[in-house]
Amino acid sequence: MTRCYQAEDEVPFNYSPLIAMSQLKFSTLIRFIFLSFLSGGTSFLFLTFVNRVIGQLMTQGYAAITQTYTLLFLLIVVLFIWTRRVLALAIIRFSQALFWSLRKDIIFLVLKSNYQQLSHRKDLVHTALVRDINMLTNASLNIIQFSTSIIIVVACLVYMATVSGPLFLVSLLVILLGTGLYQFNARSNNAYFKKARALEDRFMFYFNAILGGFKEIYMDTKKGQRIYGTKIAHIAGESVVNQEKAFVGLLNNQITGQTMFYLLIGAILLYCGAAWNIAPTDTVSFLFILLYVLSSVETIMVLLPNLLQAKISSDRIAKLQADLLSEKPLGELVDLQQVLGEFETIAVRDITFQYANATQGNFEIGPINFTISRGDVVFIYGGNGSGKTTFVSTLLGLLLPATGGVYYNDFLIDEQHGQSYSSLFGVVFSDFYLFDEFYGIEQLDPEKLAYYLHLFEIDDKVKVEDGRFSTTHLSTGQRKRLALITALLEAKPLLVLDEWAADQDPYFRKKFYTQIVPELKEAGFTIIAITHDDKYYNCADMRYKMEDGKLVQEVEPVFQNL
Ligand SMILES: Nc1ncnc2c1ncn2[C@@H]1O[C@H](COP(=O)(O)OP(=O)(O)OP(=O)(O)O)[C@@H](O)[C@H]1O
Repeated sequence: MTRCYQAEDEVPFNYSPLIAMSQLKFSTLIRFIFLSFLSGGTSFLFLTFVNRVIGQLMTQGYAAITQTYTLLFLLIVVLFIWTRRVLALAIIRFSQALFWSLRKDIIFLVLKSNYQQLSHRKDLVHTALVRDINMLTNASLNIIQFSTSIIIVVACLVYMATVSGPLFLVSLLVILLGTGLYQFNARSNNAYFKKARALEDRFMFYFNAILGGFKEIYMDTKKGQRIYGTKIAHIAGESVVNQEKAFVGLLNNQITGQTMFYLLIGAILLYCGAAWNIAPTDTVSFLFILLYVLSSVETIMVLLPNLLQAKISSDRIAKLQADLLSEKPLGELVDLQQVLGEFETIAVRDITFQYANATQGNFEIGPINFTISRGDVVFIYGGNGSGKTTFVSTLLGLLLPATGGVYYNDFLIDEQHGQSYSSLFGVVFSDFYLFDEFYGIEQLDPEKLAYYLHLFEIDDKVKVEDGRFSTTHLSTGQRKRLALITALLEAKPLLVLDEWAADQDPYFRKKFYTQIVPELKEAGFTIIAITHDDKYYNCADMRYKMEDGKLVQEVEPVFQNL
């Protein structure tokens, strides 16, 4: 039924995101430049071929078309098919590599960032994973088409210069004017696209609230309607207006560009040729290439909005990456008990902590002094909002104190050892997450597991199959029992429980305080428990009361009938 669980196919967690990204960029860049030239060159070859044949037809008639032209034509078609295939394959591989590389980057950085860094960036991470990466990947599919079009435009311009100098100069003037206008207008469009991205963040925030609070919304549909009516609908309205402005701006740009082109074509066809005495064959050749340029410019115009949005997404991802990296990196994980000796004491000295959140009244705790020794059972109690969880979070290393320090066996824990220190604790938070597998355990002890499942009276409900719980669809109290069993199997020297017994029935609550806690103490666990169960306060070796951010040791023994 149960078996030793080993992570057999585990990939080492040493993926270095920024190096991987730069390698990806560099190796593909050279290849893409080459492919873009090849692809643009093939299209240009086709254009000059057709132009040459038209020229011959106009001067010599159909007799000019020889077998060499047919062979040349077939060669160009084969070259076209080959370059397109190579190009398509390269794009697909690149975009998929980019997509997964970015996803892995972000997950890696999330796993590497500290709690405080991540806790207020969850929505940003979500939007980056759901929207920005897709935006960037889709744009990467277009990038070669985009660069190929640019190469065609440049090659055509050179060709046009050889056909007719004056016509080329006029065209160049119009193209430069059009590009200038486009750049000028693009700035305001860019601002609209940036705003669209910020609106998307807000949308994601409320969307997550709807999913997270769906039960509450189901119970009272007015809640959902209000979120819809006062938040989602407003964001949608603002977004529609904003996107409309952005896309109308782009459309205006496109229409202006196309109109300028049409005016140029009309001027060349109806006026310039005759006025400047240009041979009709040259005018036709010139216009033919110009029309080709127009189609490439249109491709560029169509792709540009996607690329602009992708640029914003790319900036967002880069900022998120930088934000998650910027704060002090977590040190290497080491076994602190090997480095600083077996756990004897943990002491916090003069620590203070303040939430940097003006809207919440800047709640602060401290200065707090607290010591726990091996084998102690410590209870912390106090009113709601008095700061118990905040204090325990600083003790665990989740929140970094503003002043003071945490000492392990009298060694001050510095940032380098922060994560190694945190991993000394097995924790069941009040808002715990129950993983369906034992991710923190390399070798699962089946006997211990069976024993704990029985001790916590849950062996008739849950089995462990292939290293995972047969189900996690249980009551809250039962799920908490499994979370505690997981923490116990991790065999950390310290156990921290935040209102663990709050969801247990009276019978099991009594069993927990009077049988399980002493047994765990006997087994060598050091326990810190936040509790409101005053009936069982005397089950602790020491009690502390938290009051308005100040921790006071309770010296009077508590006598209660159990
Ligand atoms: N993420 C946060 N950002 C800003 N302020 C916070 C945050 N979490 C908690 N607080 C503030 O800290 C105070 C203490 O919260 P804490 O969770 O430590 O209380 P507690 O004693 O554990 O309460 P309870 O018994 O209800 O669990 C709260 O009143 C709240 O104002």
